[in-house]
Amino acid sequence: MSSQISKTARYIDLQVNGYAGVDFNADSLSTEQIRHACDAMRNDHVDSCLATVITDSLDAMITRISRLADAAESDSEIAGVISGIHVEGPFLSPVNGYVGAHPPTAIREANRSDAERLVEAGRGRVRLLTLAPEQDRSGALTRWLSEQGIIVAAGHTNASLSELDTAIDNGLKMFTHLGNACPPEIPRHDNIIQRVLSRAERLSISFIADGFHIPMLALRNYLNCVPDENVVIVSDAISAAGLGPGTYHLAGQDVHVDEDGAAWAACRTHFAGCATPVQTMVGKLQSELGIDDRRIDQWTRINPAGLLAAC
Ligand SMILES: CC(=O)N[C@@H]1[C@@H](O)[C@H](O)[C@@H](COP(=O)(O)O)O[C@@H]1O
Repeated sequence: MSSQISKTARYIDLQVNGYAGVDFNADSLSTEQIRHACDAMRNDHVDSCLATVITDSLDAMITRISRLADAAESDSEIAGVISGIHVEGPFLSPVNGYVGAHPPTAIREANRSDAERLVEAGRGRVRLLTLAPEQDRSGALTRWLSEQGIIVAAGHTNASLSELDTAIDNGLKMFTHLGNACPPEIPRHDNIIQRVLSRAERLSISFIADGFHIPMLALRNYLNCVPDENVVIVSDAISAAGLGPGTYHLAGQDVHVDEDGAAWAACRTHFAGCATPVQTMVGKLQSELGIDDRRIDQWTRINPAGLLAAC
């Protein structure tokens, strides 16, 4: 197992909420700050990413999406790293545990007019949207978004198998950070993790491989259930990424990064993003799970690139 590729490898990260002290979901965010986050990502081998806007009031989400689009339009260095925007919400499950770190009061049932406003704010840069299929039971919004060339992912969801299948039939391509955003105590057999794994041939599935969101032994089992061509590693990085323990911010929430590097919401019942850069995740996949360079490259670059290219 060579660690050489880690020094030269380049990554594509489909879920980045912030980086190096910069929160992409902050109320005030300058182009210089966004450029600083992009420089730091490039130094950490991330060639391109989808800047991620999480659930908030629709107006706040629109302002944040539009600001990221402005920054990418006006600055080619930013556009070189932020190749698009991932909108995570607001059409998620409001149920405790599934909603994760997203504010339940801002959750909405999927609807075309809100989605159009979010997509328009990005001026062609919204490339991925995560929703809960049970909020889009007919699959109509999933179909419309897919027709716009937007990758639709399920996430923060307790979709039934038939809701998942309806979504897949309407263009669902991906599942966002499997193993997280579900309650710690779920039915042992019929649960969202098992349902999604049963569809692993038909969906790309992202995992946060920091060792906190999913213990490495469970991650190994999940990875064994998903074809290599459908595994995607995401960081779900927040402003704390690459920095040490301390208190950081995510969309107005305080996030506490502990001595080990896990990023906790203030209530300590769930994580609120991740402080671990992709290259550190790669080190863990290599040293703790023995994953070889070819598979790492497929999961961190080839597969995310393929998803972006196909839509
Ligand atoms: C940017 C952000 O806030 N991300 C968090 C993620 O870190 C957490 O894993 C999930 C649910 O939390 P849980 O899996 O820790 O219960 O909610 C959010 O998506």
